[in-house]
Amino acid sequence: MLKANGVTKNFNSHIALNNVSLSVTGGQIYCLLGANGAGKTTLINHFLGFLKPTSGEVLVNGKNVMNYPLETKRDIAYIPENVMLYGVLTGLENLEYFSALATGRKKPKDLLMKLLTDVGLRPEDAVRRVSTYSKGMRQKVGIAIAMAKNAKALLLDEPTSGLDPKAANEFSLLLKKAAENGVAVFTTTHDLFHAKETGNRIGIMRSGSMLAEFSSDDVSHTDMETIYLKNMRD
Ligand SMILES: Nc1ncnc2c1ncn2[C@@H]1O[C@H](COP(=O)(O)OP(=O)(O)OP(=O)(O)O)[C@@H](O)[C@H]1O
Repeated sequence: MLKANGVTKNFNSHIALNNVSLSVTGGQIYCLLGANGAGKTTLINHFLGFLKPTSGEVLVNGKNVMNYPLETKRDIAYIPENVMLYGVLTGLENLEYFSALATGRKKPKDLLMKLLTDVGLRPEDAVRRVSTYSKGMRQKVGIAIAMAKNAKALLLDEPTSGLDPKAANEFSLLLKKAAENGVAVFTTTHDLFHAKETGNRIGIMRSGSMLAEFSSDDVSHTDMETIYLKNMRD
């Protein structure tokens, strides 16, 4: 569903991505780990079509993002660290607005309310102004927007940073639920524990290069920490 084939991205003389390849199939959760400046957001921006690779190609559902910008955008949903919503609108109104924007069609309110409760928002919270929401609640609305759009792939940039452990755990469960429904999930994180708990596939990136890739079932938490620290060492 999501594929990067030998992607290199140079910003003038700076190599932000160096021949990066990875793939995420429907039903899989891929967690990309890496220190600040590793190139994680740059890679996401390629999937979103915001950046053109210097070389290599980025595919969404088999289509090159550069050649099929509209079709590929239709298949994906992006959830940044801070989900941007209208604070003066309720969660339900935000979902109504953004899902109509994404699909060109207004969905019935009861269906939208069900989507919000499915992602764990209480009905009484769904009709409150978003300006009163916690970060975790805003992210739940972000996931509901992705579900309303019927996105085949979810891209998330450090979604659990700043969430308390309970909210982070709830969020992981939501990602797992999306994957169970066949969605390809690609998320960046600094949190080794979250990556091991949530992902099926884990990648470690440093200075634009993919240093290690493995299945989370093949490693313990301690192994993960060892592999990560070994790859982060100078
Ligand atoms: N538009 C740009 N112009 C020049 N350099 C850039 C640009 N975007 C990113 N970079 C550089 O590319 C490198 C990778 O940045 P990126 O934001 O992808 O890292 P990251 O892994 O997401 O880091 P963080 O964990 O801090 O979010 C950094 O050195 C950054 O300064």
